Amino acid sequence: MTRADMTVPAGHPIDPDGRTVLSAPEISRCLRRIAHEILEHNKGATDLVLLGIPSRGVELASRLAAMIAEVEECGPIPVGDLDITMHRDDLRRQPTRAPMRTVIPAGGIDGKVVVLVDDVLYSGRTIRAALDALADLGRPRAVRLAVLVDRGHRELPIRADHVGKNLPTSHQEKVQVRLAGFDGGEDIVRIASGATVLGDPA
Ligand SMILES: O=P(O)(O)OC[C@H]1O[C@H](OP(=O)(O)OP(=O)(O)O)[C@H](O)[C@@H]1O
Ligand SMILES: O=c1cc[nH]c(=O)[nH]1
Repeated sequence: MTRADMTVPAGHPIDPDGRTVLSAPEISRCLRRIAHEILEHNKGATDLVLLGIPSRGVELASRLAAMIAEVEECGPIPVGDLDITMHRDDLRRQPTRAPMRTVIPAGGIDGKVVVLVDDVLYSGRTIRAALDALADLGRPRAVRLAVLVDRGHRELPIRADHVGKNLPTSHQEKVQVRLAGFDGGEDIVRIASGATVLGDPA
């Protein structure tokens, strides 16, 4: 039987090139597992603050916060955005990027358990910048990291506490995360470096 012959359930687009890493339903399942892991590790939702790293980490943090509140049957989990632009170590090498917004929940981050949320973990330099940005804002009791995809190739001693999918990749590839409400479609694909997959994945 070829891939094209297979019956594909609704929500699982046929992927003749085998590039799809996670479909939309699989992304949801990964996030739900991460929400449970965060709760288990933190022994509940007390003192949790989720901070998404723009761009797509913001959407993921907000989804995780909603899932944690639903699972724990508690009030809203504080969630915010952490812009890292001015803390990047490649500011002089990269084309200029406009800073995005940083939004810290009303209760602040002092003494809290901050979970940084991003879509892809690669060199680790974004997370290093995030830790730098965080230090300007307060002193959390602990900082943890949740990512949807860990594609390896770390250049710094940084690891994620919660990972949706560990994906061994080559440097020549790029992992592209698309989130509904942000990109139109929703999936994660691996593509040749420099290429961009446009449009709805379905
Ligand atoms: O571990 P690293 O090597 O730092 O790579 C991971 C970062 O790269 C991507 O962000 P990008 O800078 O492409 O911006 P985007 O989130 O706006 O796509 C991704 O969203 C991560 O934040
Ligand atoms: O493959 C990669 C590397 C960094 N950031 C991404 O979003 N994808």
